[in-house]
Amino acid sequence: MPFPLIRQVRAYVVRGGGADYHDQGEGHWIDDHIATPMSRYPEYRQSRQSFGINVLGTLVVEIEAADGTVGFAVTTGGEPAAYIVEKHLARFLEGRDPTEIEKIWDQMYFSTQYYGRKGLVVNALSGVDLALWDLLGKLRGEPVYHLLGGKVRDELTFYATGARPDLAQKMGFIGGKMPLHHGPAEGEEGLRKNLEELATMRERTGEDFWLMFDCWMALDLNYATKLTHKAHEYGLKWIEEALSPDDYWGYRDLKKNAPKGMLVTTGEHEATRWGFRMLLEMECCDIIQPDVGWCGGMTELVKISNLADSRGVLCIPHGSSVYSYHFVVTRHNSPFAEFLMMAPKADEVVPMFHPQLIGEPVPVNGKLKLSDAPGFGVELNREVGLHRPYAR
Ligand SMILES: C[C@H](O)[C@H](O)[C@@H](O)[C@@H](O)C(=O)O
Ligand SMILES: [Mg+2]
Repeated sequence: MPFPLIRQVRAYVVRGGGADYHDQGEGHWIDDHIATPMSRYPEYRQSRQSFGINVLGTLVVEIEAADGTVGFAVTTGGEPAAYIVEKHLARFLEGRDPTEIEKIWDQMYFSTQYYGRKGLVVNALSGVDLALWDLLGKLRGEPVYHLLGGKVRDELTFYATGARPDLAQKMGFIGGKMPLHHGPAEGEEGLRKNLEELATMRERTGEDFWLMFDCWMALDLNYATKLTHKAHEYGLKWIEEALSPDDYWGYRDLKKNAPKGMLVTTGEHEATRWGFRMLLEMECCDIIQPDVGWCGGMTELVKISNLADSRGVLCIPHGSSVYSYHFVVTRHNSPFAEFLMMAPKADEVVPMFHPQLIGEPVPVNGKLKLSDAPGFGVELNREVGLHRPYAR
């Protein structure tokens, strides 16, 4: 039986948490002196919001079929992404068959290639692609993980990202990824403070709990190499996104020079099969971490993950709530998932994209069994103040 054609694509913007999870209030761990490439400017060192990490806001994409069924997704992108969706991408979906996911992706990507390829444009494209997968799941009455080939394990296992790995351990997570607080501009004193924080958490969590540093692109090769060797003493499991996403050569050398047994990871700000091919063929990392809301959507994440699988590299998507969970549960080379602790003190489990997703599942004791609800299994909270700036 043919599926109803796509009637309309709508793009909304929302402020305050949600998919733009850096858009938080005062006193949140996620905006407390975290090292970034901007940390070399003292005025931008304390707060990432001071240099605009939350400037975009959340993009909500809705795709409505002729029979009234609506698929939706959320990602980071805000008003400029809404413009791209309504003014450029919508033309490749409206009036089309929702099963033409590959052709629609190809037309969205190559029609924007002259100004896109990565970043905001591919965030917008990813949001449309995820909404299309949600619509298709709802039309078929199946969860997205069925459309991806089905579960390879009964439940998901999570590590937690946040300022309190010691509390994450008590909540049942398999590991804790800590934000790095001091970059090269703070010299040896900053390096010492970084290591002191790691030593404290190692002391509190014992020998076997995974501890990782997330460096959010803040370091240079020399500092990152030194940090890996000094952190090795405390059993650091991986060093994440130490360098600029464009410094493939630096990652190649960091991976070569890091202590044996320590993993080098990156990819959350990389996009498309071509970007990840570069990371893989230059042997930049041991784990790739694409964000499904930023790398090209589910259609592209499948291609990216297969490249990694062919080289024995794990694909552990950057935390993106249900959008990554439905993927991870279907892939052997994604044996665990990331959960971002969005409670301001990282002391309790709260939904990642709150308040935008109704029914958003969260790990219990570090584990999660996905329901078989259609699509991504969540509904849009229409009370969050949806604004459609480019309504047609
Ligand atoms: C904790 C990190 O600084 C980022 O805020 C986080 O979003 C990302 O890098 C992650 O891997 O979760
Ligand atoms: Mg990261």
